[in-house]
Amino acid sequence: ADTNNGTVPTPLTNYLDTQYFGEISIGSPAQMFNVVFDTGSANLWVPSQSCSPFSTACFTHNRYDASKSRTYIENGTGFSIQYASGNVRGFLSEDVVVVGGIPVVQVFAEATALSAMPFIFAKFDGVLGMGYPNMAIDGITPVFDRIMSQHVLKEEVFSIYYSRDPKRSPGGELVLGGTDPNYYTGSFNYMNTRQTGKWELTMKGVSVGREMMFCAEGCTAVIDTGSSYITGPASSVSVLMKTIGAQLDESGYKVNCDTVKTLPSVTFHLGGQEYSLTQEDYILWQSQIEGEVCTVTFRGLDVPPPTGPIWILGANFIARYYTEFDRRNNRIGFATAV
Ligand SMILES: CC(C)(C)OC(=O)N[C@@H]1CNC[C@H](C(=O)N(Cc2cccc(Cl)c2Cl)C2CC2)C1
Repeated sequence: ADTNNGTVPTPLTNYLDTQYFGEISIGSPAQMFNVVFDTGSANLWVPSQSCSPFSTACFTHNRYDASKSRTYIENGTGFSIQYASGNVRGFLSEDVVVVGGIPVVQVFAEATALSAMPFIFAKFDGVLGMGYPNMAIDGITPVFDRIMSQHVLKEEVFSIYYSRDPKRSPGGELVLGGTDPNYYTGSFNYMNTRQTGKWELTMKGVSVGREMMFCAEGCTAVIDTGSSYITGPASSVSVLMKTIGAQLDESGYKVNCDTVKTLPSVTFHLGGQEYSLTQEDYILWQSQIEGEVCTVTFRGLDVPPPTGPIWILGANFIARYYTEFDRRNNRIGFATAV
């Protein structure tokens, strides 16, 4: 597809407001994969045809078959990612990857072992990291950097829209090279990234209702399109949960659904602006067999210094605030999503 005026939209699927993924192809003829466009990482990996049949998570997803691609280039270097929630192991290969109609020759990882947790819950096949090159494992040039060096984009930016309503189509949209005015209103507020090389900002505080409760001395906020929720230091999140009367059970914090409408807003103070999430934005309301279950989409996560302590603003934040990631100016822009 020709890049209309240098911007390229890719529709995303919204799975239960917790996983947003879009389609790419690898190889010739094209082998299709659903990937999360993840600003919290910088590598591309997909399950491999040669993954062990015992790896259930691999088996239940689309797998790349090098022997079926005439543009495959062998590499074979080892690859492994240790996530907080699981791990991926495999080897590197090279082939033509097409994102939003733009082809790049890309080094990526074929996953031969995917930990059952959490990947058996993944509706997507793999991950396409949209982070900076210095985050890339094995020093591989990331996909977006390869696209930028083709000079086909109007601007060296990409933007993400995540829908809040699973019934709404598309479930989201990635735009390479610009933004999509159909999905935001008003103007963008921009902030420079805290340090070049990571999609993270300096946050000035987190308030609950009208009370500044956390990060008053300043802290780091990572804008992570690959995380479902918002995470903060475990101690802060547990105080926040106590404040809103949430109980922690094995699958996260829950509140009584009929208290939802009384819950306070949670506000993130970024770059002189206040980004509030109402209970609509941070409560996942599910009708289950045992009745209505209301999950609070915050999680405690302690990231050790020097990286931490950090707050990670994930999908539920991005669904409210349309986000532009600007590689040219090393800044992030937010506008109110519609
Ligand atoms: C240090 C380094 C390894 C680079 O850190 C990262 O890569 N950090 C990644 C940062 N972004 C979120 C990534 C993540 O948690 N998942 C798992 C996941 C997320 C939501 C829902 C599901 Cl089902 C799953 Cl499996 C990948 C899918 C993106 C980890």
